[in-house]
Amino acid sequence: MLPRASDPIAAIATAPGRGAVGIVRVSGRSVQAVIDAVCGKALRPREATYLPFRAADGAPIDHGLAIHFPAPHSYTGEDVLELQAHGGPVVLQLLLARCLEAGRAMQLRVAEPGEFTQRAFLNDKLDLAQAEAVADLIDASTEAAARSASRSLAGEFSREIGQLRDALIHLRMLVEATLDFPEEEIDFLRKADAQGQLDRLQEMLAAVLRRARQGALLREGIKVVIAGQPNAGKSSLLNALAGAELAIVTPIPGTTRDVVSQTIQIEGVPLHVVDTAGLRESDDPVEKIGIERAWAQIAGADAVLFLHDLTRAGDAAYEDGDRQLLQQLADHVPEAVPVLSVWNKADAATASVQDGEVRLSAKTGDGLQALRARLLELAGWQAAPEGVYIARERHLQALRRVDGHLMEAVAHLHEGSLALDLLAEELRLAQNALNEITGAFDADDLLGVIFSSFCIGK
Ligand SMILES: Nc1nc2c(c(=O)[nH]1)N(C=O)[C@@H](CNc1ccc(C(=O)N[C@@H](CCC(=O)O)C(=O)O)cc1)CN2
Ligand SMILES: Nc1nc2c(ncn2[C@@H]2O[C@H](COP(=O)(O)OP(=O)(O)OP(=O)(O)O)[C@@H](O)[C@H]2O)c(=O)[nH]1
Ligand SMILES: [Mg+2]
Repeated sequence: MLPRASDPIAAIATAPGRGAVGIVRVSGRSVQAVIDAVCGKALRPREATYLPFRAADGAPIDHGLAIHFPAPHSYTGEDVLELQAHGGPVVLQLLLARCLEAGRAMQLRVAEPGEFTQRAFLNDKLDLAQAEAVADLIDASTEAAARSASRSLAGEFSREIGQLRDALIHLRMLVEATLDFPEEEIDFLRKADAQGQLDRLQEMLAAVLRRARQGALLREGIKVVIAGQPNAGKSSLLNALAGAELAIVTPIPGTTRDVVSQTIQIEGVPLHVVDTAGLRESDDPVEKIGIERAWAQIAGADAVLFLHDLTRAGDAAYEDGDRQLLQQLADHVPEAVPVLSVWNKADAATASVQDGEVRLSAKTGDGLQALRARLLELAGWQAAPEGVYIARERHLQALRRVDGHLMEAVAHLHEGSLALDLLAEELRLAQNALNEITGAFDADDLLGVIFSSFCIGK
């Protein structure tokens, strides 16, 4: 549970550590007492004033800019005071402590993570999808992810959800009205083209779901695990994809023991690439642990790159090892997870590979571009011409539930008059699922989960 949403809160709003400027923010019903004590003079609304921030004994803690955002015209919708000081951790701690002291009479306390944004949500400055976009913008790991988070924050995702909701409400009103005139209901629905309205709703939903899926991909990325026999060049491939010498490469089979991972991006899609120990029977206790870890990584992969050494193609013992590994992989990898065969060391061999397999050289970089394209394809990325907005798994689940209810609704419509109340109920459930996305409902537990994952002071 989140703490009470009415007491005044304060926090350091800028990242921990040293910076040119650091900000302490206070939000509550009135921040006047803190202004009087710390700034020592009246502040003009929404105007930066340079002044000394005073300790209780009048000595300056720092000189900086103070801004008062009188309620409701602030980030949180409450009365907000912002103190922009020099960005040292000790200065900011002193300043925060001074604000808490000055606000003791009104029980000013340190904010929980996400609490400023939670208030913005509670005071209707942002809806839930926008509030989540604030965190996603801060956490974005690529430019494309940041741009799409910014679009969600500006309300583009919410607007499309709103359009779906409007169309749904229109249809619901029609169905509810029909329920009151049982004798003519079917005719009535036919004339109003209920079927056509449902079709259009499903089309709109499919388009939103497509874009949201792309957005979720930009947010989460996918985990790609490189696996294979020792010495195939797994570590070399990780290094080539990352463009840095991250993992140790030697001609000795069994070099890698620890899991080495790096997030790279392809067209803005984050890919978490994981290099693992070569898979083989081993008596070496250290290598055995490495191999166990490799299997654990493989089990959690979104895609597996099964790496082979092309210079050993045709070598019966080697190919036998690969065949056995492929079987083991099938036991560890869920069916939906793609396993892509990649043949490495193409610079040192002439053999060709089968359709659907990738031939490359980690050493020269030949074929890497084709691998990147295949990885994007495996991730399900479609370079979307229209603006993608950031979305979360939570949103996708809600949209899929809407889809399920609409499919039920179509079935009930075909069943005719007996099923009209069931049709009405499915439409109501579909609307509830949509409302969960923008937070037009009150489920405290869900809100707690969402806001508690924010950083402090946000
Ligand atoms: N210094 C500073 N920079 C910041 C923030 C902040 O809190 N402080 N923000 C915090 O995350 C973001 C900006 N978000 C903000 C959102 C709304 C308002 C605001 O004053 N809204 C009023 C007036 C709107 C208007 O004039 O159009 C309102 O909504 O009524 C301020 C900041 C990023 N940069
Ligand atoms: N000619 C050629 N040699 C390569 C290529 N990629 C890797 N090698 C060589 O193959 C050997 C093994 O490379 P690694 O990247 O350490 O192989 P690995 O699969 O990580 O090996 P383990 O960690 O032992 O499982 C090294 O001597 C590399 O220089 C390539 O594309 N071409
Ligand atoms: Mg290695």
